[in-house]
Amino acid sequence: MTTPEATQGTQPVAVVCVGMAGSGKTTFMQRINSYLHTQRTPPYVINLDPAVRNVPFDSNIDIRDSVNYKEVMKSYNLGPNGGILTSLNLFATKIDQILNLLEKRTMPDPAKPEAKPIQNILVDTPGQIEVFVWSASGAILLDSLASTFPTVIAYIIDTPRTTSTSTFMSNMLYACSILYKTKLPMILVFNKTDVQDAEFAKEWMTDFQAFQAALEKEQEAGSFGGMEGSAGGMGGSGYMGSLLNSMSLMLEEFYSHLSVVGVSSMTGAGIKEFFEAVGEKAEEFNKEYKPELDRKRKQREADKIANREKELGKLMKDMAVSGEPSTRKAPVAVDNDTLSDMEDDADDAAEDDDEGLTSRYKQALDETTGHEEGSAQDDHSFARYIKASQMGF
Ligand SMILES: Nc1nc2c(ncn2[C@@H]2O[C@H](COP(=O)(O)OP(=O)(O)OP(=O)(O)O)[C@@H](O)[C@H]2O)c(=O)[nH]1
Ligand SMILES: [Mg+2]
Repeated sequence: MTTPEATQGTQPVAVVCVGMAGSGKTTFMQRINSYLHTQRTPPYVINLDPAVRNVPFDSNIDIRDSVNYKEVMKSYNLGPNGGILTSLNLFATKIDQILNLLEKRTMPDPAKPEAKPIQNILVDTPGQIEVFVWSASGAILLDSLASTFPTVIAYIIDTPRTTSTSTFMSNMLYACSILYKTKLPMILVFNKTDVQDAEFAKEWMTDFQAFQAALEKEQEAGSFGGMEGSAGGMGGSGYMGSLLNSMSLMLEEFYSHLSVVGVSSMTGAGIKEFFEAVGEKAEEFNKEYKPELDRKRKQREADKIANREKELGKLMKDMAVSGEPSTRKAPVAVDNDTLSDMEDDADDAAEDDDEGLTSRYKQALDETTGHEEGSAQDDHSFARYIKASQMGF
């Protein structure tokens, strides 16, 4: 088996902890942070939960240092979730600075050859999972991280609360939707194994019969609606059981792409296995996800250029700049010098004007759409938007 250092080499891996409220993300972060310290590979730690009171670990970047969540709620007249979302939006405006910092910290420092560069970046997220996973700023933060480092999602699950087939299935579907949304490699972390062993979950994920048996048992105990259809060869009139059966078949494909580990953030059990999984997923990221991310980024860039050309064409057509001189000149504000130049040599000037105007529009469109690559461009325009809306805050 490999160690975190051996598998990750010099390229740092970003581990983003997401999970339902109270699943143990922060405690897990504390545990993996202290584990890495004992391995003498201290991580770079980022807290993105603006509403947390006490962070039980030293964080290098804390959203609470730059955004005051309570003030945001007051100033914008928001509820708790809106407050978290807005705080995250405001924080996303600083993503460039954060990436710069991260890049600096993860590069070997020639002035200090004895200092090891950072090998792991750990990110804690707000308890309201949807605020992070489904928001524009969450996507920007994740995209930016993933465009710079191999990035792995650690989906933390409250194991003792996932022992019934229905809560288990809900949790799996949620994890599946996050995988679909983030398109990043994912590790399912069954936490709190000191209270409830995670073997049942591993079995349900690998053995369809075992899940069916559990369903049947719950049905018999009266904790579930009846079973219908032939899925389990059982009778009954309810549709829930048959729905769960079909979903578990559908999820088989999803399960095959996941790493699963059982951990206890309390006792530290399973943390070594977690980092082995991180190593595997980081390799997978570089092999499978990165080329896809690069391809998409290039495609976006190409689309943007094509779109710009199209818009430019439309604009020129609308303004009829390449049509008759009389209709062409009307909507364009020109000064007297330009006018007299045009009078000197009408034909030449018409051509020059067309070109000059085209290049001016091109430039204007460039300025509005930006020159930056891929999602970085979105970050900048988003940052400008946030900054503008932040004025006076
Ligand atoms: N027994 C046990 N309790 C745990 C474990 N991990 C976390 N807890 C407890 O679960 C509760 C929630 O833990 P947090 O780490 O605050 O969970 P969180 O996901 O960060 O919560 P939010 O940020 O509010 O969503 C706390 O009372 C922890 O002590 C574990 O491995 N075993
Ligand atoms: Mg937390």
